[in-house]
Amino acid sequence: MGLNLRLEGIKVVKGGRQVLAVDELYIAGGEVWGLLGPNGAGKSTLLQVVALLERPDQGRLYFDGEPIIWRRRELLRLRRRLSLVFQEPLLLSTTVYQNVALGLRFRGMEEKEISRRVEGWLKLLGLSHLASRYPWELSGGEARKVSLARALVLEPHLLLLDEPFTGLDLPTRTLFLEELRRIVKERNITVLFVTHDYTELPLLADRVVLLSEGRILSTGRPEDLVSLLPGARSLPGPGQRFLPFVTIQSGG
Ligand SMILES: Nc1ncnc2c1ncn2[C@@H]1O[C@H](COP(=O)(O)OP(=O)(O)OP(=O)(O)O)[C@@H](O)[C@H]1O
Repeated sequence: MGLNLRLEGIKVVKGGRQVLAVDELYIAGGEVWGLLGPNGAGKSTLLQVVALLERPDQGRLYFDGEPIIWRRRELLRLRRRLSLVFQEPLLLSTTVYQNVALGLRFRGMEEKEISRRVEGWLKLLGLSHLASRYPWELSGGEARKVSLARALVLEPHLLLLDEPFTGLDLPTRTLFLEELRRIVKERNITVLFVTHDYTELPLLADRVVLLSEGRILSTGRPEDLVSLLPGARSLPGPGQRFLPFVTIQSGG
């Protein structure tokens, strides 16, 4: 079941400066949200808060309506409901199979169940033929898929992705996004993914949140956000980047 998320009055200060100030954000279970904004907007910080890796200086975060209590034991329990995928695949120097199995081993799962799950996910992501390869024998796109398999094998209720598609060529990225959308929708997984690239949004996201200087400028459907781009009548074409935020009006 997709986890629903609520942020209320979340503030994060770093180096004496407020880098995140989210008054309110609600993400319903099973929805896919894109988090868009320029460098330094606070996207990764927001993701780290939601991943329970960074405690905000102020405000409340709720999982399925329950306020998060920032105690170690509680956090460990709740982190089992989510998976985080970083921009760099960060694979260990072992086979693809072992990389994907690792999280399940940590959870003390039986070997038989581990192999059932790992093989199932490798197959679903078209990675079965790479099971005995090492990370240095993979292309960038394959390594990213392995990283995604490692997150999905844990069967999270919330999937958090920090620019996992950057650097992939356009056809690979398009296929990857479409495949990912099918998988998360079939399993009703809530997703929040960070991107710089506007063209990724219509392929994956139900909703988008625009962040700038730590604040939410707007939220809406990918197609509705086009109206915030002066002069733009349609989504930018493949490879085109989002316009600078200074030209966007807030609200909407
Ligand atoms: N440890 C730190 N100390 C001080 N400031 C920090 C620290 N970490 C991040 N920041 C600042 O916090 C702000 C938000 O950073 P964050 O990484 O969340 O942005 P981002 O939107 O993910 O950026 P990018 O797209 O470049 O990855 C930035 O201005 C950054 O310089």
